[in-house]
Amino acid sequence: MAKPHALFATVSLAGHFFPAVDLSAKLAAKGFIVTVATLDSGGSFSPDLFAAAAVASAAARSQGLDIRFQSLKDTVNLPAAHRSWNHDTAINAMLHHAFAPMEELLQKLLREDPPVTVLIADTFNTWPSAMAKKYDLIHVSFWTQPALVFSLHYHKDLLISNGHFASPDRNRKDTAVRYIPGIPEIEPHELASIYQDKDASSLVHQFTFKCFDELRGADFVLANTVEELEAEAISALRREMPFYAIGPVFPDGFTSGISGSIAAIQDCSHWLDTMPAASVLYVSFGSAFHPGERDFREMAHGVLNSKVNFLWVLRPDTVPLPDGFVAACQGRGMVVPWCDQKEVLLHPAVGGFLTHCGWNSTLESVWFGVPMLCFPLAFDQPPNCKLVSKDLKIGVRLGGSGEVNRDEVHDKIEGLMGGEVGAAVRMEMEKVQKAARAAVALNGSSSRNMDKFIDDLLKHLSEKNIRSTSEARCMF
Ligand SMILES: O=c1ccn([C@@H]2O[C@H](COP(=O)(O)OP(=O)(O)O[C@H]3O[C@H](CO)[C@@H](O)[C@H](O)[C@H]3O)[C@@H](O)[C@H]2O)c(=O)[nH]1
Repeated sequence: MAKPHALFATVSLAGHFFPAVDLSAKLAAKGFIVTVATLDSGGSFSPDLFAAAAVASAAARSQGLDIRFQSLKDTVNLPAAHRSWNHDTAINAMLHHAFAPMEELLQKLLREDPPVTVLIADTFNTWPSAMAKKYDLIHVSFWTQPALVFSLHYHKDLLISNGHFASPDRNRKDTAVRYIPGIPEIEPHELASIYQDKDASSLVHQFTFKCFDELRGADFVLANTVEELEAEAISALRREMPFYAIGPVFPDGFTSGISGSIAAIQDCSHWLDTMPAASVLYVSFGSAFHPGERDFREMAHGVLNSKVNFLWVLRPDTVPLPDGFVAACQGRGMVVPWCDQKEVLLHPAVGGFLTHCGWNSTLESVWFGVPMLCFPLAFDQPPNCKLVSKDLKIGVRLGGSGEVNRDEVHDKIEGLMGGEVGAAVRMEMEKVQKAARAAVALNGSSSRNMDKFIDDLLKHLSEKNIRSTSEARCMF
């Protein structure tokens, strides 16, 4: 059989693009040709992902891996500084304008030798099942968040029928959700943010529901999560569909290459080298969201009032830090527009991570054993925070009781970086870190799931091949 060729349709956000590239590297190492493509829908600060990806592609080729990158035309053309303020524009592009350019690329790839036979698509795409059916491709859906969040979306009808979402009066906020298979209990304020809205008809609702309609047509689901971190949720999903937990997908180090090639990057290693061990709080809210102005100000004052050193990623598209902040942090703080996050988390000077709980940041924190101070902003971040702070106990939630204030920020930073709370969190973090590293080692759960997925996919491909050859024979 010729090398299998997969078209991997991702999303132009660092939090989706990076894991897609890492997974592509793993598939290429198993003998696949992978063409990674995305529509630049303009929702993220890092618009130069593809320029950076070209660097990774060259590195891949030098290692004998066949990964090709295709940037599809930018339908929104937003300047970088406005991107994370325009989520609706980005979602609208993905909802209504993605099929045609992706189909055009697919038609081209179908004429190549070997042609594309597998369509891997980030679950947050609204067209893959229809496209796979039209061109007789195997459809693999790639999920970049925890199984917990997948289950919430998959069982949205249960949230509706139990009055926790889209209720005619108001959503139930008084009782915990206890009926989602594999999820013992989750409070209403810990649901994905779209299920906390009263209005279920916004663009983001339409988009998410359409994505999950498409998901139901997938042949396989690959998830960037770890069985040992969410065993019950994953086994409940496995009863419903071929669901493979294969995370974290990054250990090969491909995304470090990409993140390190982004134009706005700033090297922090020299500064970190001058700091004592575990003394630095790393502050970053990912690539697509930022806290509101008031919360940002309170966090900045809380950080300044604490005694810790800090490294703060202030993307150019976010609200500014308070006046005088940069001057006040001389000697103990550094503010950068973007950094190579994995390199930072790996550095022994870093002892805590103030994060929005984006799933990649969470997995990276686990991988490098850095305790988290959680300030979830939107989408999957509230349930991710629940998983981190309540279930796994590897982080502490900030602002859980409503608005965040500087005293809470100060107290929780000091507790996490130096106090008893921090000691308890570090103990749990060590166990979770070990489990995540073991999962991707030889014979670990994620390695076995990846091998099983490849076997199942190749079997599927060869059965399809035999079927189409015999159908072709019958026609003559
Ligand atoms: O200065 C920086 C800041 C971030 N990163 C990297 O960028 C990625 C950010 O990903 P993530 O932490 O998941 O945050 P978002 O970019 O916000 O990701 C989006 O996608 C994720 C996966 O679906 C979701 O969990 C988030 O809620 C959603 O906002 C990570 O790999 C970071 O290492 C850098 O390399 N340098």
